Amino acid sequence: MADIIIKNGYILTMDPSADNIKNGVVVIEDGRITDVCEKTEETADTVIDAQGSVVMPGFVNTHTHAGMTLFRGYADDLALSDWLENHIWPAEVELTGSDVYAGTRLACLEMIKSGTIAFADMYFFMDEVGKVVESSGLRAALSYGMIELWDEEKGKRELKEGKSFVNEWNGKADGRISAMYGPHAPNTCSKEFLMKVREQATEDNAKIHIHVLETEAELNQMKEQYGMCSVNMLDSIDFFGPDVLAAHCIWLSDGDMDILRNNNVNISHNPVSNMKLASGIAPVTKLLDRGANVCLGTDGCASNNNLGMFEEMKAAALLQKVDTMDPMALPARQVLEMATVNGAKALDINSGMIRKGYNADVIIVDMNKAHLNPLYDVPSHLVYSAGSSDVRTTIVNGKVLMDDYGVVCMDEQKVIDEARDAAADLISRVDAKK
Ligand SMILES: C[C@H]1O[C@@H](n2cnc3c(O)ncnc32)[C@H](O)[C@@H]1O
Ligand SMILES: [Zn+2]
Repeated sequence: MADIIIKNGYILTMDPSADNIKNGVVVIEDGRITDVCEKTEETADTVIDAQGSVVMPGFVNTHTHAGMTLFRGYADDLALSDWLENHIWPAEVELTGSDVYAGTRLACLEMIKSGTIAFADMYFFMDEVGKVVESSGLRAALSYGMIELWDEEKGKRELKEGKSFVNEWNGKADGRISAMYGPHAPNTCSKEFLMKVREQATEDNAKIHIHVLETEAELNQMKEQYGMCSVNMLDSIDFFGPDVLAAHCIWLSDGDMDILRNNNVNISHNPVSNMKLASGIAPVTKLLDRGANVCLGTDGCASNNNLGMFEEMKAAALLQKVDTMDPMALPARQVLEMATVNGAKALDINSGMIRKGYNADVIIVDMNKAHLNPLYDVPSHLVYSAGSSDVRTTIVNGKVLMDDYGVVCMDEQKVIDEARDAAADLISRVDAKK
């Protein structure tokens, strides 16, 4: 007997080797998809009727700072350097572990409700983040954000903290959690520090999550400091590889794109944050045309201001069209791949497709809504018309985390109340320091 059978749904497999099924069945056992077919004789403990819905792989949010939900709407409409240096960093000085715990719980709740099954996080108090991920049921690639600022002693402390997090958390929660090294960016960490991080990550067989060329200011700073851009500097120290997840990658030359592609670097595109902070437009279509693995991320809630991947997909598609002045650029199907298949590849998880043997990381999207009818093309609706609140059911590792709009893995109201209280307390401490 199987654990879960999902029947009567439109199965959007995202599997290049398998067709979608108009009225199909997905069978789940021991956390894995064991069958994807038109009909089954199998029985299961739980049978989900997905009539009028799309059954698809859940989203992979490849760049966020989950605990920053506490700063949602805190410092809007500012340029990145002003936003970060004069507002966010001074506020983050006041953060406690319990703040990050409350903020990350709120983030996980929001992600479960909006169909995200895995996320890559870079933040502080990462043990608290690990605990939240473990209890939430989600998957995550977590990294402690190391900001060295050319201070050798600080660098040693940061690397020690990053390493102890990797050693403690990599592979935890039955493999749902992987731990990465998180050097913040090439303009906040020295070349020498980044070399040490690269060496340590290789030694520990851990991946690396880093911001790269998010702003023109970073590009200029790097040129002044090293006579080359971030990508060339990182390449000169053999930093890149398929184990690197580089967020943003906006200010790239053609040569930089070749370097990223040739080194199989995973690129997390964050269009909403990039538009909000006016950081620029990443050359996504050029990267994809070169065969680079480009996935999608929301960035933190202080620069987005939510964690919804539907909105991110639509923004990605529209932004490339207007940037290239080509309405055919980044079509719906390709954006869906970025949000599912490519994200799973970046985090090295066996998810992102509805395929036999893959992780049972599945969402059910309710299409019986005014804004989703009539329905000619499923990818089109998912990218251009659907929203976070259309997700009915979220399943991760074969466990139902949200069942027909009801979150079952946490007390929704309690999570909201505790995050609101933590945020109010945090901001009053921040204000008292002003
Ligand atoms: C981990 C640190 O990273 C900071 N952060 C959040 N969003 C961004 C961004 O878009 N670019 C650079 N740094 C960012 C976060 O506040 C933490 O300090
Ligand atoms: Zn970021």
